[in-house]
Amino acid sequence: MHNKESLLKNRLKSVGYAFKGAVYLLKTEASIKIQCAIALIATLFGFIFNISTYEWMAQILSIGLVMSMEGINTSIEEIANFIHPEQHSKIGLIKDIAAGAVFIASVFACIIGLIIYLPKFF
Ligand SMILES: Nc1ncnc2c1ncn2[C@@H]1O[C@H](COP(=O)(O)OP(=O)(O)OP(=O)(O)O)[C@@H](O)[C@H]1O
Repeated sequence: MHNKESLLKNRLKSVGYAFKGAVYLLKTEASIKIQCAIALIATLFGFIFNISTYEWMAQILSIGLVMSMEGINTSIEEIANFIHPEQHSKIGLIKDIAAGAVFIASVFACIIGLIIYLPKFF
C-alpha cells in the first residue's frame, strides 16, 4: 500500500516537472507562441466550419505533434548550448537537424489543414 502511494506521489511529481517544462517553453520560446496562435486560429476555424470528429482528431494530432516537436527541438538546442557553447560545425548541424524535424511536422500539419479546409472554401 505504502509502495503504491509513493509510486502515485512520484508520478504526480513527474507530471509537475513536465508541466513546469511546458510552461517554461510557452513563456520563453517565440516559435511556440506563434504555434499557439496558429492552433487557436485553427480551433476557431474548426468551430466556424463545423468540422467532423475525424477532422478534429487530425487537427488536434497535428497541433500536438508540431508543438511537442518544438519542445524536443528546444531541448536539443539547450543541450547543444550547454555541452558546447562555442561555435562548432557539428553543433550547427545538430541544431539544423532538430529544426528540420519541426519543419517536417509543420509541413505535414499544413497539408492536413489544406485537406480539411480547402474543400470548405471551393
Ligand atoms: N554553436 C554553434 N556552432 C555552429 N553553428 C551554430 C551554433 N549555434 C547555432 N548555430 C547555427 O545557427 C543557426 C541558428 O541557431 P540558433 O540557436 O539561433 O537557432 P534558432 O533556430 O534561431 O533558435 P530559436 O528557435 O531559439 O530561435 C543554427 O541552426 C545553426 O545552423
